[in-house]
Amino acid sequence: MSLSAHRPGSGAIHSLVELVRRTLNFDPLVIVNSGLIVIGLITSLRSAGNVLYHYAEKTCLSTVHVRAEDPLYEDIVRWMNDHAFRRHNFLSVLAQTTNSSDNDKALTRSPLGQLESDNLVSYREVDDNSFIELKPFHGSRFFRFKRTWMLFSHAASSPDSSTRPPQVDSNPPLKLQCISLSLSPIKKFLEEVRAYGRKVCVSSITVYRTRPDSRDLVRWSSVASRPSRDISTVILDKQKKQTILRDINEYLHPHTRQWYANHGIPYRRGYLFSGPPGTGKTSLASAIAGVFGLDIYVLSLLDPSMTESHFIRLFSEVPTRCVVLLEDVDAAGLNRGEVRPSGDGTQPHSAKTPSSNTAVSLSGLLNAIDGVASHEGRILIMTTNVPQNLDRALIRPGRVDIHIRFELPSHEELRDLFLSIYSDVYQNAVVPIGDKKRETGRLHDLAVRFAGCLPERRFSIADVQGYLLRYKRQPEEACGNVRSWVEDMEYGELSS
Ligand SMILES: Nc1ncnc2c1ncn2[C@@H]1O[C@H](COP(=O)(O)OP(=O)(O)OP(=O)(O)O)[C@@H](O)[C@H]1O
Repeated sequence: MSLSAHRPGSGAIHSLVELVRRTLNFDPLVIVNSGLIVIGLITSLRSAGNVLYHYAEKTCLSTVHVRAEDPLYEDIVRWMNDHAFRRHNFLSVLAQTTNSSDNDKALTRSPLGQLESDNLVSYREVDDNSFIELKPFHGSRFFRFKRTWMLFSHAASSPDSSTRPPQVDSNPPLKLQCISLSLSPIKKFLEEVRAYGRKVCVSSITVYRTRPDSRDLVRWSSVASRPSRDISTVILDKQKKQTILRDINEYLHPHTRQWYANHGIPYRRGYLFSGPPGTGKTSLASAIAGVFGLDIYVLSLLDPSMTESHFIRLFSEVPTRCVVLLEDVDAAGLNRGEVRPSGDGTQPHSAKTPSSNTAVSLSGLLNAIDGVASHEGRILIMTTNVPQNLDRALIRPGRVDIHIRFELPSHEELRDLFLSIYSDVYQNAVVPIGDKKRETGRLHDLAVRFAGCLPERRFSIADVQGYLLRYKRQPEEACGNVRSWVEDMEYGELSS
């Protein structure tokens, strides 16, 4: 019995090889063998390259990693797109639809902008005008910065990135490398990148919110970079506005930081904005961020994915200078009833009660605000609709230094709102200067009449703004119909 194995199909291969040899007059095995040698060579060169790269990385390559949630990340991507990637021709890129505000400006200049609001317009064509950006997204690129060659690497987040597109929602970290025994070339590069980012975004603020990443870890993520809100558009008693602006201005001054250090006081400042919904608490926080050129980090205790340890970590991750907006602190269930004084009576503890809809306890919140991990230099703004429900420990000086009470608007504030909404109605009209003055005077009279038709301290600014938005360009109609709106609102309240 023969022991030689006879593999099925080997006879067919043999006959095929014979056929090719006879008809084409050359041996196909030579090509197959050469191909195998080339593949082997490439594989060994690649693994030799990898070994060399890892060796160089340990000995003479300086490397910096930047996490996706760090503000530097956006700055680097922006800089790379505007400088290093401009001259390259990439074949694999990320396509991104950008709805820039410039586009909207262009729209108002176009014939569409002239149309009366009664005409119906299909926006399919208009949307097509939003421009498409093609951005290099992942991969490694060499670029030159001040005579130093650097390597920018941006891995795709999915493991088999060759077959699946990169997951844009969970950006992996960036890596910057250069041949140097010190980190200073990359440091200089990062400084340049940050300065560039500041120059480009001088009149806009970036809003960061929390978002769970692919591993369910809650992280900061920039949700919008938008033009900052002009503080003059926030309607609030002049004195209150001045008080908070002056206080923050003084706090941010470098001398003040030194003063705090000299006196051994933690360099922190907290503000509480309280008042009914829709009275401008969030609007003022975002306008303050704009005035002082700070980014804004918004935290909500009601975020279902927020745990106490996430909350404390997120607090410690904000940059030194920024506005941290902690919204609706009352809704966290952190009221007096839930607080148990500790043994020494100094540090209160709160238990999570069944009514509490957050995983963050009062002691966790206090810990985040002024624990060792909490950054000095940031501005904390807490907002609440029911300040009387807040625990004393949360609002004691050092945690809340200034309390701004927002109220439902007075006649004067309603008049200011009307003027602010219609300020540009006559400005764009082509009329002689004398007529313009007359129109402005008329607008002022209308504003006074409008405010007089509304009861004081009855509706929120958000309510009244909602009504005025029905008449964006018709101040007369807004004024004429306001009484019936008030009746509807009051009747609605009575019947509900
Ligand atoms: N004082 C105000 N000045 C200018 N606009 C205001 C003011 N109050 C409210 N608005 C407008 O009403 C809307 C809601 O305002 P905002 O979110 O600032 O209110 P809020 O007090 O933070 O409300 P909430 O307590 O519900 O969070 C926004 O569109 C804002 O422009």
